[in-house]
Amino acid sequence: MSFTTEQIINALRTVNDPDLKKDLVTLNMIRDVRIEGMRVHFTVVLTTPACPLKEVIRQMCVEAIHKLVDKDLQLFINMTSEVTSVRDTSPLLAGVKNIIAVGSGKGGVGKSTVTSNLAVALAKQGARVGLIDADISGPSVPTMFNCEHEQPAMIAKDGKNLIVPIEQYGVKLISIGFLTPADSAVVWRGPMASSALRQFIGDTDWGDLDYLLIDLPPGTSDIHLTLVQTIPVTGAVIVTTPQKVAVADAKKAVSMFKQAQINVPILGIVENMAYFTPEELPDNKYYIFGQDGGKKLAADNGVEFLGEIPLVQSVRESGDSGLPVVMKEGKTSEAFHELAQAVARQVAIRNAQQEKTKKVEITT
Ligand SMILES: Nc1ncnc2c1ncn2[C@@H]1O[C@H](COP(=O)(O)OP(=O)(O)OP(=O)(O)O)[C@@H](O)[C@H]1O
Repeated sequence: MSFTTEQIINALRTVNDPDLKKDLVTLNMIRDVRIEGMRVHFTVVLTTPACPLKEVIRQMCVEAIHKLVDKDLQLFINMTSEVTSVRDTSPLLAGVKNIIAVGSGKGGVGKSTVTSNLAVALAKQGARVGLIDADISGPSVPTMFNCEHEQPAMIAKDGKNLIVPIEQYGVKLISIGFLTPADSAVVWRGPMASSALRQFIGDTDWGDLDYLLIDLPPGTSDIHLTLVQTIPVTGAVIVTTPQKVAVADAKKAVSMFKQAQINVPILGIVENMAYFTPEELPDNKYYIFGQDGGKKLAADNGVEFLGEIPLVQSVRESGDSGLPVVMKEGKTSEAFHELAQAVARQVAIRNAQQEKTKKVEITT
């Protein structure tokens, strides 16, 4: 008995990606189908680097083919991944698939800590990742990545001088901290800070990236406006603690991204310092900032809750020593890895289901 690739593809048309709610063939996730007698080879291209649904999807493919084609076929399924993108074809950041803004309402809620660990976790999961420290007046990325004394090189490309990002822990980084002395008290006027951000976006040699994360200053500022006017942002992640005042400010950040003129999709809310847990008693949880504030904010605004990160001494120590906690083993590291999977998943869902974001046009 002989089989055709058509039969295999038709069977796979009945398998829906559980997140993206469309079938694998329509989503262009099935490639290179090859049949040799009773042996069938094909590749499934998943849309996130460490897809938690990998095994579920593989099993669904096996079941569909065995049920609809022949139960005795031997299947050789190569599971790989390719991050999706709905960017326009603008020459700015042409090789960058997704731009993710990380914001918070209130300062000090751990936005830079979360962004740094998220970037490293995504890179460790196999993605190509960049990080712009857009907190121009309070850059913390150089410290958190232990590269305070690095100075980026310049490179000439297509007649333009570009800044070469510093690479650390698999992440390409740029920060104003690399360009000004660490202890200099530079007071950045709004327009100067905005022009620094434009340089980080337009005059830096980012190359090809799956995710470029932007660590924004807290609140809403010129920088936020500059970002959305310079480049279409794939989506925003909002960091908050469960505390009432932090949640109230995070709500404003959500509203800012959601407002009609800006219209950046919210990928979800992260609750940092969700509870305190002593390192030696990891099962003890103390809700010192209140409980579930971030979860409730997500539910009230109809957006995804991406996960909770505990308040742990080692997170602070790792940040200060420049080795993000996600570089180590343990429960907190796992929490950041789960967060990275959740963010990648929301990017894939957003790309499959929503229109591309438009750059905000300046109106006077
Ligand atoms: N989950 C956590 N557990 C322990 N300490 C944390 C945690 N998250 C952040 N911190 C610590 O809290 C402090 C503030 O964190 P961070 O600088 O990341 O906040 P931020 O919101 O980016 O601040 P800013 O408003 O200045 O931009 C840092 O000392 C950091 O190490």
